[in-house]
Amino acid sequence: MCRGGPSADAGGMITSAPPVLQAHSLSKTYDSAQALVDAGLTVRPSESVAIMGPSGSGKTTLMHVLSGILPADTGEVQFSPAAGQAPLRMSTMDAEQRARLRREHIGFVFQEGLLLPELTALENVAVALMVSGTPRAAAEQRAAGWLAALGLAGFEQRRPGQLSGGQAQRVAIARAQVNEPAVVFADEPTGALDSATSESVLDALLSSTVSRGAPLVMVTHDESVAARCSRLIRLQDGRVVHDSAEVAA
Ligand SMILES: Nc1ncnc2c1ncn2[C@@H]1O[C@H](COP(=O)(O)OP(=O)(O)OP(=O)(O)O)[C@@H](O)[C@H]1O
Repeated sequence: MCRGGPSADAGGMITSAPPVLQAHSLSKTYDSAQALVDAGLTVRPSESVAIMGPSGSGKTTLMHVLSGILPADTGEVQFSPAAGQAPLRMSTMDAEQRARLRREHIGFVFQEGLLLPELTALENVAVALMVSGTPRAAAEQRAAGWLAALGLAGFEQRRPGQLSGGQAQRVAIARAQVNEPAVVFADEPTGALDSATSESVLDALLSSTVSRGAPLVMVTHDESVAARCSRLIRLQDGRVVHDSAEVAA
């Protein structure tokens, strides 16, 4: 189901809460490739936004610019880590400030979980808190809570090589959520999984993000994955050519 307009909160209530992300006039050129052209997007709490488009249309670049991995050439991304706080303008931040912002307020899930192979599932999740200064014992306690919430109680001491693809991706989701980031970005999070596993991993990703009020912004090539999101954005040649929220407004 694609719902447009104001986002629905965890209880399905319609809200017009202030945006978490507000981006406008974004452009990005690599050498001669124009990856983004005057792109913009506003993302509100509890939305799940699917970004689709042909290969090379700029999906990954848009996600990287929205999350501060890459600076835009022009335009602005305003990010509100907490309700009521003045938005931060990414164009005013240097690479180190953007990296800190990502560490503290943004979660990522990639197609391949990118877990550290020598660490246990518990350590892989806890490390996301420890890099921001949380002591190990407290970090591991919270990590264990997130693993249990994602159906992985009993798997804490396994290393990634001892987990199935779906279990490893749940660990990656727990790692992305453990510091309760203001927004979660996912790049083809189920792209490497079979369809049944993909469905349950997607359930876990959607419920663990949207139920705590954070938006999920997800790049996908899969229409059935996009159909589970509350909103669909389509890119073509670096431009946003369709936004289901605008169509519905
Ligand atoms: N690091 C880079 N250096 C040069 N060109 C790049 C770089 N990254 C992306 N591009 C180019 O920018 C354009 C957009 O790429 P991007 O990866 O954002 O598209 P995409 O929609 O995510 O593609 P795909 O679905 O294939 O992953 C493409 O023309 C691509 O070749």
